[in-house]
Amino acid sequence: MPPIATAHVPGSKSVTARALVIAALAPGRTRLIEPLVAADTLAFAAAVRDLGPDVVQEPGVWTVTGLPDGPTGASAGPAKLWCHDSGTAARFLPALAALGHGQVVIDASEQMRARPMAPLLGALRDLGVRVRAAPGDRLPLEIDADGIEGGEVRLDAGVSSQYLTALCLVAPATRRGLRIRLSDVVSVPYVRMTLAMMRDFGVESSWEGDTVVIPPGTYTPGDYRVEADASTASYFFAAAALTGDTVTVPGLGERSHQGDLRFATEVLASMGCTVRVTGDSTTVTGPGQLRSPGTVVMRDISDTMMTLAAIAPFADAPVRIADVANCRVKESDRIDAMATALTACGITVRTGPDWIEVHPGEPHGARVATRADHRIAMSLSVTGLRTPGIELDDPGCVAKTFPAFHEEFAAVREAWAQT
Ligand SMILES: O=C(O)C1=C[C@@H](OP(=O)(O)O)[C@@H](O)[C@H](O)C1
Ligand SMILES: C=C(OP(=O)(O)O)C(=O)O
Repeated sequence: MPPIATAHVPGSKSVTARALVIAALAPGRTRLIEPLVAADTLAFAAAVRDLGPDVVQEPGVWTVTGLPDGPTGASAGPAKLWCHDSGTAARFLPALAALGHGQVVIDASEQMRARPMAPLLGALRDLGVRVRAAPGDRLPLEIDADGIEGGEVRLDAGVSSQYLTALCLVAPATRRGLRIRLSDVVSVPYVRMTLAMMRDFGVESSWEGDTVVIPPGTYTPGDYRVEADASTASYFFAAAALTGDTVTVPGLGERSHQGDLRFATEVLASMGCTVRVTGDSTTVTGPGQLRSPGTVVMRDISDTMMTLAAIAPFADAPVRIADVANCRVKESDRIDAMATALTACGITVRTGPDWIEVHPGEPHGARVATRADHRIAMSLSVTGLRTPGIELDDPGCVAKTFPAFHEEFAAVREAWAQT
């Protein structure tokens, strides 16, 4: 029996963010059970509160009281919203703010100010929303909110699905609903998550071909349990894959809305791991020797590109990760960040505009640059399991989505050592 550890992974960032927007628009009280408490979602919750809805944060439960005058009453007033480093906040909040009335200023960290917003702002303008933004249509921005009439709008979500999710979440609260015509879209499972969560709160939609249709409607408030974060879980699953041990993540099971669970069920399984998903948990056991999966197309699950790159040196042949162009415009240029860090550890890495190829090798220790990107830090921590001397320049950047990451990672290692 291989050593077994349980990893306590916090709530999904993406589910928490969507639930906050939905709850803000649902007339009445919504309780989010086990939401993610981390820099991104704390900033998000504070911004929602700044727009009017009440958000009370207690351990394990956030209670949101939606706007009493219903979904069209997101009364903004002169408000200043701060998104910190969060793409979900920076993309979802302009749409939410536009439903209200009055002036709203939205800003974020330097890192987030550098990330693209233009397709979303263009779509909002096409819908009649008055938005002024910094050069290049970046943050900070200013909205003169006066509700959204709705109707048909075109959108290019080829750089980020978050633009599409933003429009979908607010669509029921527009006067005519939205018919969104897509020219491109990435990270499709995140859009499926959005529509599934909208259905969980009583709003139906349709997505056929290039067109998403959402009629006007009202979200039903209620209690909502936030599942464990599948992207965060990927570091613990990858750790088991490297050590040959077993890890179970509770709160992440077969009813998950998160596409990133496919990192375990498809990618790690194809590398020789044993993966078991039950009603409410996922368990991964690593093999003796990791097999290369060859080329993996990660367009749908690109937040786990770095997790795969981090364990790729230990596979039995090169690993090529394809169709991940938008990884270059996230918290960092993630293709370059992983290539630079692994190269510093003596691994051969090749890259292209939308791909990265990692060759087998025995990495050596080095001080590596996280580029203030939580996922680079967490991924390289996994490499460090088999590589003494990997030192992160900024271990604290994990606070974006998992402030206690290093403690939990150490606890899992300890559990394995003791069994
Ligand atoms: O909608 C969401 O919650 C997210 C969508 C994805 O972004 P892109 O659509 O920009 O790839 C993902 O990378 C991000 O961490 C969360
Ligand atoms: C890209 C990410 O986050 P966001 O876009 O929400 O900042 C992430 O968490 O990897």
